[in-house]
Amino acid sequence: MKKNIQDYIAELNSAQKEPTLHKEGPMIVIAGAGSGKTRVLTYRIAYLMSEGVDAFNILSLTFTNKAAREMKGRIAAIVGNSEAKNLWMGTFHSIFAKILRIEADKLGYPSNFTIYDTQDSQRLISSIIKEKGLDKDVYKYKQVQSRISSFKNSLITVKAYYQNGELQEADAMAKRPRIGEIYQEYVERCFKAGAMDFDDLLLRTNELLTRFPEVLAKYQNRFRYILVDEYQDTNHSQYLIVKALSDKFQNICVVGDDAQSIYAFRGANINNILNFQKDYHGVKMYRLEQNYRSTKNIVEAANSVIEHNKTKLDKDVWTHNEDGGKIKVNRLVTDGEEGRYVASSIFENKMEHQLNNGDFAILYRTNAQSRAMEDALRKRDIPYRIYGGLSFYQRKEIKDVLAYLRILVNPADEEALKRVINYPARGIGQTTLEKLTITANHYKRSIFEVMQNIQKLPELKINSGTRTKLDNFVTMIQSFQIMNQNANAFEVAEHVAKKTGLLQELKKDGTPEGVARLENIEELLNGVKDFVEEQKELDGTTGSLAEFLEDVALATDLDQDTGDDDRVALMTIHLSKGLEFPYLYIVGLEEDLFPSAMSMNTRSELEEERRLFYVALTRAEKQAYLTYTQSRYRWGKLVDCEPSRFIEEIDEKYLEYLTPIHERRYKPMIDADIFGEVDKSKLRLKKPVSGTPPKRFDSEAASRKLRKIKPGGGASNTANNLGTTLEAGNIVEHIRFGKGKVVRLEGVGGDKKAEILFENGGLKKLLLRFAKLNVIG
Ligand SMILES: Nc1ncnc2c1ncn2[C@@H]1O[C@H](COP(=O)(O)OP(=O)(O)OP(=O)(O)O)[C@@H](O)[C@H]1O
Ligand SMILES: [Mg+2]
Repeated sequence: MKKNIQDYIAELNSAQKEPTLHKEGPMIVIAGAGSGKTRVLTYRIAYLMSEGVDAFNILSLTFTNKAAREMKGRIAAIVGNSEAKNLWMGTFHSIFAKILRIEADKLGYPSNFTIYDTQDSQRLISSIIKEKGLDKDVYKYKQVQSRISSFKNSLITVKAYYQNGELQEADAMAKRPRIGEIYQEYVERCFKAGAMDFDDLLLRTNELLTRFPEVLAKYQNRFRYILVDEYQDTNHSQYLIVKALSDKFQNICVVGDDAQSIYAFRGANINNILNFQKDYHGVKMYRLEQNYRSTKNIVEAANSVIEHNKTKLDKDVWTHNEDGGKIKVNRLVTDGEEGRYVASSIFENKMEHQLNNGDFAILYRTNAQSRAMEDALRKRDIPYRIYGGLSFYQRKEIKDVLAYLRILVNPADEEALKRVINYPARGIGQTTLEKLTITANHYKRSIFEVMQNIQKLPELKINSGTRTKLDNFVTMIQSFQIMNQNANAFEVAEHVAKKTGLLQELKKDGTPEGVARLENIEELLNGVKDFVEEQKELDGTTGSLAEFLEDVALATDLDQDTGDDDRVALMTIHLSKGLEFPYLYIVGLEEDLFPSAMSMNTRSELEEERRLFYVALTRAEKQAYLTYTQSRYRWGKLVDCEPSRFIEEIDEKYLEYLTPIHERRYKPMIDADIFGEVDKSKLRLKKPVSGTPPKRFDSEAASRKLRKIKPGGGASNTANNLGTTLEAGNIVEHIRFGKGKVVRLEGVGGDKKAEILFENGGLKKLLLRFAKLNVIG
């Protein structure tokens, strides 16, 4: 028998039922991880609909589009697909891009505006820096881009920037007094190109809602119920949009966890959640305490870590779930070994508990850490999938095809045009492009318009040969546009890939990389085809190319997960928010890596790192593993590592050390002046938990020792004549593995090997010819 809404509500505990059934007026659910916030939000929407609220009147904002799709799927299962289809559900960016398309003309934008991704923005900023003759080592384009982005997220327009002495002074102090100028030029160029960057999608929405009261009224009336998941990570711009839209009916429901606010570095403002009660009138606050996701050990371990944060709301999180295994902590020598350990542990768990690859996730602080994990998983033939990093749509060949599609939809798109005007090579050189750009800027027109009117612009001084090439390009794009009026998105995309010569170019290449790129383009075309089919099923249309491009521009990496293949998930902790995995490995738990060296200057930065660790640990359902290494290559140098303070902050009773934790020395980073009052007990170094702590291995000293040894013999204990002197029982020191005892020797001459048991627990067989060993006893 089909379940109805009452059956679903009956599955909730009483604390969850209340917010789910809340009628009118502002409400907030503040609760710890895994307590059912997202579930409450989902059921609440279904409940509202079952009470007769029209799906058209509900707006729901999520952290990823994938989360939105999943939620919609669940709601559809309860209320039926035809009803659920009309819900507006998605990320802030995707929802407001939709609204901006409808209202674009009010802001002077075409409705087919392009969305610039971060790479497009950075390229444009980089050209502006160059055009202005600024020093690119001072004006680093990535830093300038993130500065401009932070202005936009705080709604500081160019005009506001110029009225703000403090900001200008800060930039002048940072030796970048011309930031304002770059900002202004960047905004003008985006506007001229009919392009909005990610931040514009929020900034322009705010502009729309403040400048046009009738537009505000229209959407206020439409969205009578507004629901926001992960509210703790909204930024100022998002906050204002939600505030404006909910102002009339005040039916605003937000859920979040201040302990999981992890995007301050991108402008998220934890105060949005802390001040919610002040911002609205008569707010009803709900709290959930029971965690359904994780074992007792995990829940309590996570609680014991977050306790160390000062800025937080008090919460009780507990669970009825079983105790589960203790959290396993392991120390490895290098990141290579760390990868091998994780891979073999996954393998063993799979065998022992009959699990799927999809039951496992590996989380890390930085993308670069994925490589060691990948290598080890590949060697073990364990399928995996990396989220984040270079996503499919960021690949060069894909961006090339998309650039052509973008131009045909919006010929003013400057970044797309620059990308492919001479790719594949058609003899349009850099000088020509520069002339076109200067003229376009002068007339405040797009480059494409200049190209269309070249015969009227003799001052351009472009020779007739080049002019023909430019004309051919314009004609080609126009022919695509004509085709686009009748054919569906797939037909157009396929035609473009062929006619532009992109496919030929890659076929000509013939290298394995070329073949892989060709396959990627094929995959992209498959994607367009799927989109066309899906659209047909949804609303009978075939979906326009413009719609497809918007989907792509706003696709986050998680969105490509179709969930139909069974793989271990690898991702940064930031990306793992809201997700859950039965078996979880958090790797690289070392001081300076996690917490990151860049986030330890103030208490608030350190607290954000701790929240990040809390997010990581609370993704685990059944079993969590924490690993750290003794040395790791960072910026090309092998550095000594110390275990992260976060391991130590977990109450010991929830941990099982697979290797004894080695002595740690915190850097003197806890500064009373910065942090205010300091809890001295937190500064105390804890004793190692079990076993004798191995002496910290000083690789510098060891290599100094080794350097003293002349090659080709000399000292009796060198690596070079070890074969003759070394015997079982000797104590040796290795530059990376530390101290160890020779267990036995085997082989003769150049093949002679020593089996050594190192203090850190590893048993290794080393070929003496190559082993950098120092005999010390
Ligand atoms: N009453 C319940 N009965 C059974 N399972 C539940 C119940 N409430 C929530 N769950 C399950 O517990 C898990 C965590 O729920 P959910 O993801 O909604 O928590 P959350 O508070 O949103 O977590 P996070 O803070 O990590 O986003 C999910 O698998 C969910 O289906
Ligand atoms: Mg959630």
